[in-house]
Amino acid sequence: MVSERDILRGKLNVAQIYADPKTFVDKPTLPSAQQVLSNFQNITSSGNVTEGEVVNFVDSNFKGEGLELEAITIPNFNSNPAFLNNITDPLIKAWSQTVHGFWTSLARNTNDSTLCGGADDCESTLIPLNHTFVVPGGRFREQYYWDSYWIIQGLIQSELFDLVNATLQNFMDELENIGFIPNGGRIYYLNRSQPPLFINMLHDYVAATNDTGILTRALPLAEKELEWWQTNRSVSVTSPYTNKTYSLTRYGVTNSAPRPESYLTDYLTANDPTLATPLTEDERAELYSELASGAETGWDYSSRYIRTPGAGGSNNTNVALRALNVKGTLPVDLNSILYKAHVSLADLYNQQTHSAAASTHLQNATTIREAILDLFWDPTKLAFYDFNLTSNVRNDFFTIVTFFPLWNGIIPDEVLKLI
Ligand SMILES: OC[C@H]1O[C@H](O[C@H]2O[C@H](CO)[C@@H](O)[C@H](O)[C@H]2O)[C@H](O)[C@@H](O)[C@@H]1O
Repeated sequence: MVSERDILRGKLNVAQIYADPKTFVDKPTLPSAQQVLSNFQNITSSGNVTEGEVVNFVDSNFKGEGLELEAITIPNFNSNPAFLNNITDPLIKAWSQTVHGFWTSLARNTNDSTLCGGADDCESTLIPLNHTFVVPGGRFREQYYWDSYWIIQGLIQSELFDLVNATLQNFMDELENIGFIPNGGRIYYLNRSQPPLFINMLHDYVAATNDTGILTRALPLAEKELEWWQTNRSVSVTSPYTNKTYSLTRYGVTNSAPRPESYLTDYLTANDPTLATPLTEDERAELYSELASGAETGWDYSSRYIRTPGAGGSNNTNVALRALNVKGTLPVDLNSILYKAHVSLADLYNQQTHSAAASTHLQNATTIREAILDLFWDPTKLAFYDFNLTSNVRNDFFTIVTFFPLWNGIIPDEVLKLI
């Protein structure tokens, strides 16, 4: 059902007041949402609205984007962590020092005093977080799931262990309160997650700090994370190569509308007036689901998920996007990440002398490893490829994902022989 809010968002996006559709959805309302809707009706009821009236309406009914988050000073920031002393090349050292300094402009706290609250209050898309976090920056004002993995690799090198802990605490709060880790810290991301790297972040943090105290809270939540992926994203597949049946994981989001933060781009992909064949309503809904699933992969968007890569050329990428097949693809990277998650979790359980739980996870890892080698590994081309559930064969699109199993410790015999 299309709500009044959807109509308002749609009309304001079509008016293109902001170049980036994310700007508008990141603005909290000034009065209550109900009041905003009624103010909108007042200016649109005559049927004729000028651009100036729309701009005035937005200015007087919405606050600035991003104001609920505040930049913070990182306590005891060490501008010369040990890793810098190991770099001998002066150019690389200067570059690394500069990159290390970026943390000071990317750390954020939720500004509690600006949050919307009770009845008749303003409304916001922000998911408030209790602990400090690091943002990707620019239009990405909030905490993101898989970006945090790469961020944590850097924070560990920079010896900013409290920030790593705080990031993990935020994810644990989300697992506890929401049931999974959403794509990012906005309510419009609540229909999807991102590459499930929480357990690997946790493992890296414990390895770097030996703070095993975190595990009392983290281990049950790590189980919850894996259960979410198993319940919501796993599929059963029988290998055309060995006839064995496995449970593997793919990205797949239930969604039938444009992504609010990319409203106009998604709408135009589905309704492109320059394309000869209009989509039916069901096809549009399915495309919106594929677009959101593509965002869940973290690779929004890559030819590896497109049935006819390159179709439409670079002049009109809508043709290729309409051929997205994310839900029909078993991704090498996702399943390699989950393999490593089981191995890492087993290691953490072993450190806590929970050997039964450790061996369950090692068993799960062994099963995923077998499936990865069966379905994704091409022994003649010596490379890993995604598996296409629609055509029931391995894809032949070579990308960097070929390295994911290797990075995560799955080395095929043919490669071992070459070493
Ligand atoms: O750096 C944050 C993320 O940025 C890209 O994706 C995000 O933007 C999309 C459009 O606004 C949104 O729909 C998606 O859900 C967001 O995650 C990037 O592709 C991601 O890899 C990255 O995590």
